Amino acid sequence: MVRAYFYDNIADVDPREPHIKPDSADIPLSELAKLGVLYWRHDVSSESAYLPQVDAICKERNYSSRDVIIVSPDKLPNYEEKIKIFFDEHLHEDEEIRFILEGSGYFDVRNKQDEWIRIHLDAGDMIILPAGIYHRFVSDSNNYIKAMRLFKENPNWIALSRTKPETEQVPTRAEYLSSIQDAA
Ligand SMILES: CSCCC(=O)/C(O)=C/O
Ligand SMILES: [Fe+2]
Repeated sequence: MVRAYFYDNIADVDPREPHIKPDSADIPLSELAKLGVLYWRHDVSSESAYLPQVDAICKERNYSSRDVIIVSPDKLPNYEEKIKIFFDEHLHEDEEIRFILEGSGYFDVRNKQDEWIRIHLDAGDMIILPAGIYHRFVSDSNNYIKAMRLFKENPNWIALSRTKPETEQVPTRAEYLSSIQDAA
């Protein structure tokens, strides 16, 4: 079940640990929605339980293809290289949809104050990170997550690292900031 909270920013602790900021309340889904982060929960007990809902979301948002990724040391080719890319703070020019089929892990997103919000997802959770939001992904201490990824016909979801100054200049970033500006 999803849980969102402020990240404690303690650098010398493994990022796969929970990193819950002490004395801070959990963050409701309504606050995530103000950042453009959308969430659904589906029944993953069988394909027939969730596929109609996934199909409906694909139709509504023009997603034409999908695949499944397993992030675990023994299943993901080039594991070390990939997890570094996932955990490097980045944005995409398309939204990122992930539907967790098995296991669990953390998506961290930046809020308006540029603080990290950590979102813990497990099987049944589906999330959309809007185009232009800075984020990163890391497994939790179980080191296993299986997720469905949904794509538009010509997806543009190259990870643009925040460490590169030009990333801040992509039009998608300005569009994203403007889209969340009025959300109280
Ligand atoms: C559990 S999906 C792996 C992370 C990922 O696909 C991504 O793009 C993170 O930003
Ligand atoms: Fe990403």
